[in-house]
Amino acid sequence: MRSPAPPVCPAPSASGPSAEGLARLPALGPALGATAACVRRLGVVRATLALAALSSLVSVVLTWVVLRLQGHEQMGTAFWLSLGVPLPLCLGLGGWTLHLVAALDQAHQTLRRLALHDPLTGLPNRRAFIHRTEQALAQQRQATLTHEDLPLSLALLDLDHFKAVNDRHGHAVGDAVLHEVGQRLQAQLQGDELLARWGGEEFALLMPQADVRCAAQRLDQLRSALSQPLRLTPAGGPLELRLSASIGLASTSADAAAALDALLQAADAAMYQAKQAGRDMVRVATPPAAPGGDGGPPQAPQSAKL
Ligand SMILES: Nc1nc2c(ncn2[C@@H]2O[C@H](COP(=O)(O)OP(=O)(O)OP(=O)(O)O)[C@@H](O)[C@H]2O)c(=O)[nH]1
Repeated sequence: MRSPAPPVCPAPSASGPSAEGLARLPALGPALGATAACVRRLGVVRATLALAALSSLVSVVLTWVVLRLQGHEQMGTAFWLSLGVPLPLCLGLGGWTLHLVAALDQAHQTLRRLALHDPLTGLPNRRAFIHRTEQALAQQRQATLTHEDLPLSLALLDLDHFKAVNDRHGHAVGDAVLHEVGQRLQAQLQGDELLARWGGEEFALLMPQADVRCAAQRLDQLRSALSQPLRLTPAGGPLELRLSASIGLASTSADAAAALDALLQAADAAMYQAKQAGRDMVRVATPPAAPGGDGGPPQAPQSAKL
């Protein structure tokens, strides 16, 4: 008997809520809001400064012309005052304002980076992941209106026996391993996919536009990348580690769009089942068959090993 043909998964496009998504984040609290508004005014500040400098220049030239017309060969105090006072004042104030706005802009960027990234791995953090996933789900709901099929998958990856790494080699090595794992998984990403550190030794992966079969294929690729020996050179001497992860996958389609909480719960429960079933595997949260034959939002209790 012939086995079914493998699914043909299109390469994920970068058209969805990708890196731009982070740039479109709303202000995180009043402080960020104030600085963001200030940065938005940067264009107005620049234009005002340019106008002020131009008008100062025009006034200097006009004064010079008037004095020449009045037959003053020597430029008097009035001219030098008109040249000497407004122009440096305007440029000084303008430079100071620009400096202030640039400092606020930098503070805003730093706050944003801290608010949205995990300091250990440099990956987006849980907050950034949730925001992007909400965007992707909103896009999916939008697609439903135009009867487009826009699947979406997300997975939770939990490293296996990570406590043993810490216990055997120390917390610093554990930190280095988490950083390396983040880099390794990140290097595997395609298109719109987003990897985040979910917390502890757990990572989250968003695969917009991937149905369950394509997402499972991608996860197998990630799992095999993770299984390659990981070489570190800590102070105690070179180290080679082999790692694996238990992965829970939850998918939703446009006609059965699920809420983010439901998806996360389903992925988490499927990941827990992967742990219980022996680790180093992907478990899929399968949607229960609805009475009408339609799939509903994913639920974890029934899961399938890939
Ligand atoms: N080095 C380091 N360790 C961390 C960090 N966050 C969590 N951990 C450790 O990750 C380990 C997780 O342990 P467990 O929850 O028992 O999980 P596990 O040992 O991976 O076992 P299973 O998940 O059941 O396979 C604990 O030892 C935590 O201290 C971190 O940022 N750095």
